[in-house]
Amino acid sequence: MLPEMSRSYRLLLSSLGENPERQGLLKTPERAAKAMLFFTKGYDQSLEEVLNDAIFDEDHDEMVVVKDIEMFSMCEHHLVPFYGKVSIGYLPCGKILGLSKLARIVEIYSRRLQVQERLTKQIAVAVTKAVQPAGVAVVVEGVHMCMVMRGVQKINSKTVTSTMLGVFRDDPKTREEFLNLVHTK
Ligand SMILES: Nc1nc2c(ncn2[C@@H]2O[C@H](COP(=O)(O)OP(=O)(O)OP(=O)(O)O)[C@@H](O)[C@H]2O)c(=O)[nH]1
Ligand SMILES: [Zn+2]
Repeated sequence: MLPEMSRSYRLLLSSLGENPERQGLLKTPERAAKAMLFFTKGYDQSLEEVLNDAIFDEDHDEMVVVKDIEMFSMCEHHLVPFYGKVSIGYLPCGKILGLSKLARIVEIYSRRLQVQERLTKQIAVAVTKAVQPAGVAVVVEGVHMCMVMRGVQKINSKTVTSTMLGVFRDDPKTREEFLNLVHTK
């Protein structure tokens, strides 16, 4: 993939009117291709391999929340970054997940071309698949460079999306508890 992508970036440099042969740009196509492959490395990861069996039987039926997980993704409409933070809560039902795996799930789905709504849902569905909890809640707060550096140029705008599944959808008290935990500093 790297050689083909490098050739594309070389063409892009020429299209910009740049000289891809000048010293500073000689290695840029390959560097840019490597960077793009890093930004989209989630395509090569599967939920199963990332979970690595870090699922434990545990009789814990209180909410688990990991909040403010940093996220960097790529807007599929403009191929520019959006970034922010993700908070995940779930109510275990006999099984708990290794804590780092919640952040790894964020990596799988953020490191690819995305829209924030789909990212939010995919994270929630993955946690459901992993531990079949009584419910999952995901809140994503994102800054979209396509709205900051170009387009409407609203530098302070933030986009908030959420997915609530199971008890978080059905029971307002559970949802409220999660949102309170997410919003306390
Ligand atoms: N729903 C959603 N929209 C997004 C996301 N990222 C970017 N967009 C929007 O995708 C839309 C694409 O709209 P178009 O009118 O086709 O493209 P555009 O002319 O570049 O739009 P502007 O950004 O308004 O200049 C824009 O409204 C973007 O704000 C996202 O994660 N979710
Ligand atoms: Zn965009």
